[in-house]
Amino acid sequence: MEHPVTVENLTVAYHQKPVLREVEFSVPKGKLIGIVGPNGAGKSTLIKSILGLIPRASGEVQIFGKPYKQERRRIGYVPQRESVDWDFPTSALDVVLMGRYGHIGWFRRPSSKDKALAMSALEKVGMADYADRQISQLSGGQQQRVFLARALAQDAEIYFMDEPFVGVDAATEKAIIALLTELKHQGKTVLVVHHDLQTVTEYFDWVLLLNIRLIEFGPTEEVFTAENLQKTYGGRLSLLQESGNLSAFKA
Ligand SMILES: Nc1ncnc2c1ncn2[C@@H]1O[C@H](COP(=O)(O)OP(=O)(O)OP(=O)(O)O)[C@@H](O)[C@H]1O
Repeated sequence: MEHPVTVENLTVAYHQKPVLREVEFSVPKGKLIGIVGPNGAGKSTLIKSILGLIPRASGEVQIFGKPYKQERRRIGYVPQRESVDWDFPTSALDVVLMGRYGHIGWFRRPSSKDKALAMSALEKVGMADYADRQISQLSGGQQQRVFLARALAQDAEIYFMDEPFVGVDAATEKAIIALLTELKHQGKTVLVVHHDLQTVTEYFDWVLLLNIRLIEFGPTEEVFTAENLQKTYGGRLSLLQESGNLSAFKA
């Protein structure tokens, strides 16, 4: 089987303190995968280290069996909303066009085809009317949609999304999950950092449970069990149960 992402023995440390330890997994193609674990489990760190945005203490990452640098164009990334400088003076359309630079090169002007692709991506996320608006003047949920449009315009084969549902309303969340499902049906592989345990079984085919170490990785119906959640969240699980975040979960 073809593996879009393979991670071997990955350890990442900040100031000598490991925040990911000996993580190993191999992602199957064409799945929608949830990355789940408590705050500070290393979920964002996992994505950033796969993308080479932060250094690894040890480990190997392969994209379709090759080093990341050779295959980076095949990857789309939607970062956490808080990590982006929204004051940067640029329009929504320009942000989406940045997704095309892997195809057109940084120093060439985007063609009318690139612009049409960018506009159609904005249309898909319901943001075509805001194409000329400065991104600083969009709401949080609208900004999130523009970033999603950028990833769509990139036409990647693997997508990493860091909490795409934070700060969006219920209708937008459903629209985003419908888009991600469409990408999956096109044979693309989508990995999503996700916090709402109630929707995990509904949204994701596979789940990666993480708490510094990889707890489990596999099909949701096999992996998303009470026992594995206990291993992942430890004492915090009872808090989640009390808050109702696990009410939909069948043990
Ligand atoms: N730039 C940094 N410098 C030092 N420590 C960091 C840095 N970024 C993250 N950390 C630490 O690394 C650990 C993992 O952080 P990370 O953001 O990957 O967790 P997460 O699972 O994505 O958390 P959350 O669910 O809260 O977003 C945390 O303990 C965090 O405090």
